[in-house]
Amino acid sequence: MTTACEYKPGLEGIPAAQSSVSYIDGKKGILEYRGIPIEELAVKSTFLEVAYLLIWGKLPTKEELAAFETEIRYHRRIKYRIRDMMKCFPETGHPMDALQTSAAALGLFYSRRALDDQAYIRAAVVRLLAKIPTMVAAFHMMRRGNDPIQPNDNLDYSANFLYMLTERIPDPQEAEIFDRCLILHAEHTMNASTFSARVTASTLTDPYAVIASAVGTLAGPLHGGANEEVLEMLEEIGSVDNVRPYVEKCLKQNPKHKFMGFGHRVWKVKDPRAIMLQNWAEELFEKKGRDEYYDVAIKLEKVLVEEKGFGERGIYPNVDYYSGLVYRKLGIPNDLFTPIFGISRVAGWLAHWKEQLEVNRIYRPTQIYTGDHALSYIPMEERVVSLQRNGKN
Ligand SMILES: CC(=O)SCCNC(=O)CCNC(=O)[C@H](O)C(C)(C)COP(=O)(O)OP(=O)(O)OC[C@H]1O[C@@H](n2cnc3c(N)ncnc32)[C@H](O)[C@@H]1OP(=O)(O)O
Ligand SMILES: O=C([O-])CC(=O)C(=O)O
Repeated sequence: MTTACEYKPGLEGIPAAQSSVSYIDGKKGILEYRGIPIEELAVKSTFLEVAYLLIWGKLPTKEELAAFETEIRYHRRIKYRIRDMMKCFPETGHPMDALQTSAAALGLFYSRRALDDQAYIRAAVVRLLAKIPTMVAAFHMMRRGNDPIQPNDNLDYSANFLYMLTERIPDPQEAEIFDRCLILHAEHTMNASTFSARVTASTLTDPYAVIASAVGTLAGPLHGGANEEVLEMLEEIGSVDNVRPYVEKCLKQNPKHKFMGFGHRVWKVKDPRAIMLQNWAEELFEKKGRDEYYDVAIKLEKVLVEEKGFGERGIYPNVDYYSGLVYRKLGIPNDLFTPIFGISRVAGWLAHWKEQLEVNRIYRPTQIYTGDHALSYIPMEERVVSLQRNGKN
């Protein structure tokens, strides 16, 4: 049955699920995972502990966490056939496309769709969290003509990922800051990729398809892909002196120009994650030297928020604005920023996958039809462009 209802572009303000995974108050600057403020988790927890919290809904005991970490360590390696498949990917392809393809390919090896079997669910969670970082690093090495670096069993989750990417054991500060970045990106209520994951999950397909759908959604520049575009924008601006001329040029060409890394459907104050990322960038700069684009980013924020009135309109830096500046200091190339976001958000997607299965009903919204009715079929020889729509004149 169809009923008259108001159409909200982008489903703004429409609840798409009941969820206890995370909570945001976009005016007060609050983000909580399972009720715990993100600021606390970022400094007291680890990414794998947070993944456990999100997916199983409670903080693990010491033994539970140790068992989870061991399982993940054990499953980090990827099958030779997946590596061989990835070797055939074009080296110029974007790592997000490589990630989406390889995440989907895991389903070729592990899919059973035993969605009522808790052991299957746990195995899928472990495999996805364990193998996705390995696949991101492997593609990066292979596109440069090198063999992938095997996971190092002596290293924790984040240190191991940085090692597989750079062939260098990171110092503890680097590994810790990277791990905190993963915590910040792990979950964010009903964002586009999580919605995509839940829609896909609701068909009762396998978890690898769920994650592949979500990766594809995250890749777009309006979502996770913005972190890479921010760096491109800062590089294009080039210097602090060019910030104002750049802003003026963009707004003259298009008064509604979208500056990457600014604005958010939910945050109407500066995203608390952007504040933390900015602090951690500064922490890294103290030891490793300042990034030339950091000052450009600060000036751009000031010009847009204070001088161009973005602040009054609730348009502030989002999570994607400062993350790339942290990753650059860790020696990570721009086009891996979004795959790294994906490595982290897998935790949130899996939590929503599990939650969706617990209360599942297939997603099948409606639409407001705006087309024609009962048109006659026009034979090919009678068609001209102007006749195609109504078939009458
Ligand atoms: C992990 C993440 O996904 S975080 C978001 C990452 N994406 C980006 O950084 C891309 C840039 N930002 C954007 O495109 C948007 O702010 C989005 C996609 C994040 C949110 O989009 P929506 O909630 O649909 O907001 P919408 O695009 O309608 O913007 C509302 C108003 O703010 C303005 N606005 C929003 N973002 C920006 C921006 N980055 N630069 C300039 N103006 C902006 C819009 O022009 C619009 O103005 P109007 O009311 O005068 O028409
Ligand atoms: O919530 C959103 O719309 C975007 C998102 O995933 C985030 O900010 O982390």
